[in-house]
Amino acid sequence: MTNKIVQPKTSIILFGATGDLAKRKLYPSIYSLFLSGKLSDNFVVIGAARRPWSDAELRENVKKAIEETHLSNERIDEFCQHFFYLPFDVTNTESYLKLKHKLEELEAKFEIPGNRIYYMAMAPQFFGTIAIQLKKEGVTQSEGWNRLVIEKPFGHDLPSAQKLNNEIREAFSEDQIYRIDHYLGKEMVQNIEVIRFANAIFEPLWNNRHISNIQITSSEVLGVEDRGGYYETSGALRDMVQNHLLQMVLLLSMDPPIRLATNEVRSEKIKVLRAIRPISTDEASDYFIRGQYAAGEISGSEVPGYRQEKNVKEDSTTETFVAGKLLIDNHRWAGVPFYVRTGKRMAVKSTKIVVQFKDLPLNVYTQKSEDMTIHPNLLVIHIQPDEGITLILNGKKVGLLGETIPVDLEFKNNSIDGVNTPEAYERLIYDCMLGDATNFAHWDEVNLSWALIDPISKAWAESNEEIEQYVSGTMGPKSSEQLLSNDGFKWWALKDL
Ligand SMILES: NC(=O)C1=CN([C@@H]2O[C@H](COP(=O)(O)OP(=O)(O)OC[C@H]3O[C@@H](n4cnc5c(N)ncnc54)[C@H](OP(=O)(O)O)[C@@H]3O)[C@@H](O)[C@H]2O)C=CC1
Ligand SMILES: O=C1O[C@H](COP(=O)(O)O)[C@@H](O)[C@H](O)[C@H]1O
Repeated sequence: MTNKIVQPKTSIILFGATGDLAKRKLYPSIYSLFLSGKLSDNFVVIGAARRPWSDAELRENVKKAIEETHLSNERIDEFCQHFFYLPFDVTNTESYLKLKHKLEELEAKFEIPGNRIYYMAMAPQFFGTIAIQLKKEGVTQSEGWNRLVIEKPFGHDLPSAQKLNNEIREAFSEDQIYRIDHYLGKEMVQNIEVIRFANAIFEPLWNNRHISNIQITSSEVLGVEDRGGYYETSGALRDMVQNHLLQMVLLLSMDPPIRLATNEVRSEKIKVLRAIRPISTDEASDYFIRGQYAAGEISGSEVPGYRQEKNVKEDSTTETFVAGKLLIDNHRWAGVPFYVRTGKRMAVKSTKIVVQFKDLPLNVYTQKSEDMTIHPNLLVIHIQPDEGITLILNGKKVGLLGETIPVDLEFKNNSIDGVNTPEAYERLIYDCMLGDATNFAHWDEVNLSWALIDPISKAWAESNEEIEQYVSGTMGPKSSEQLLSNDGFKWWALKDL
């Protein structure tokens, strides 16, 4: 049986077409969709930004972006013929009227029935203005569907997220809004649900009777690069934990949805999010610790500390590393800590989930000899850069002594080394074209996640304590180890898994 690929006829209006995200992620992803046959001839991309580019200049830049990320440039000229540029100032009414006419003209030419994606690849302070103006100037009054894709960050804290949400909801309904969390587009993040809900061996064990703790690590080798200005207002907690890491916690902990429909999955995620134990400002340090990278060595080269980076204050207290413990107060998870950790300038670029199972109540092998240790069973989900699953069991060590040894059952996806993110965007853009919002964050998720995170940010903002430094190229500050050892656990070394 062959599945016919659906090719939605769509206009994509890309606000921020001259920017970094468009260049590094969006153009390569749209090109991949084109090459894989998911775009028909009936699509256009209108790039909007202030720079006075022409269509030819936009196309040159699109080409360049693709050449930097793709191995081939097959049919590139044909692809670029679908790109048009509109000099645009988001605060200027005239710009929206021009956009409306441009859309009508191009949709007639490319036979697109008014289906429009407005992609906000711009600084977040513009999101609300653009949404409101699109409606006010009648751009959203097309015959087809209109969808708004919102990049992160969705607010800076709960009040700012609520304000932004109110603004965009003036112009778009919740089911027209697609809040991007690119981790939800990653192959192995999407695989979490399959591993859990399509395997008879895991679901019966997926609870506090059999699991002792779950560890989620997303470590990066890169520093803040050119994003010091943004990062100073964000830090690792807002940049990674509030969204990507929490989303992974939800996928690992939610109950099985009654069916794989957007609202059913979202409702299970929201239910479990509501069960996460709130952490007050006073108790924040019992659950979350932070650190900041100091100078060090990575791959044999010296790298500067965070405070020496461009656009970073020399006495900055912004955290570049976070480790935390979340407890879920429901029947399934009571007593099982979910540990999360993320940071920049760490030893490896790696995102992994480790599900650690409980020890057997009685083990005849450890009984036999005091020297004998039994390794706990671990299920490792490799999100990136390698993609796959490892189940670590105990087997018999070859020989006469009847000793045990950890053995791995391993499955590896064939992934393209290190080029995970464009694929994530590719999936999410296509989902949006299809009207499937399952892998986007609903407002209730964003709302509850900020409510959880805000008291921790507040505790850190009010703290007079010096932020703990960690040497670049390590796995973070000492307090991160302490967080787990206090509970009798340790972070599993990523390189050994
Ligand atoms: N870059 C990344 O890796 C990631 C980015 N994001 C998010 O994506 C969004 C965009 O980020 P990024 O591409 O890095 O930002 P950039 O600063 O590189 O790009 C900003 C874009 O906005 C345009 N712009 C600025 N002001 C105006 C204006 N008044 N009217 C019209 N256009 C304007 C700029 O073009 P011009 O100067 O020509 O007007 C440019 O195209 C942000 O929300 C960011 O948080 C999210 C994840 C990763
Ligand atoms: O959203 C973000 O994610 C990246 C890490 O993404 P990954 O796909 O490479 O794991 C992070 O570098 C950035 O600071 C953050 O804004």
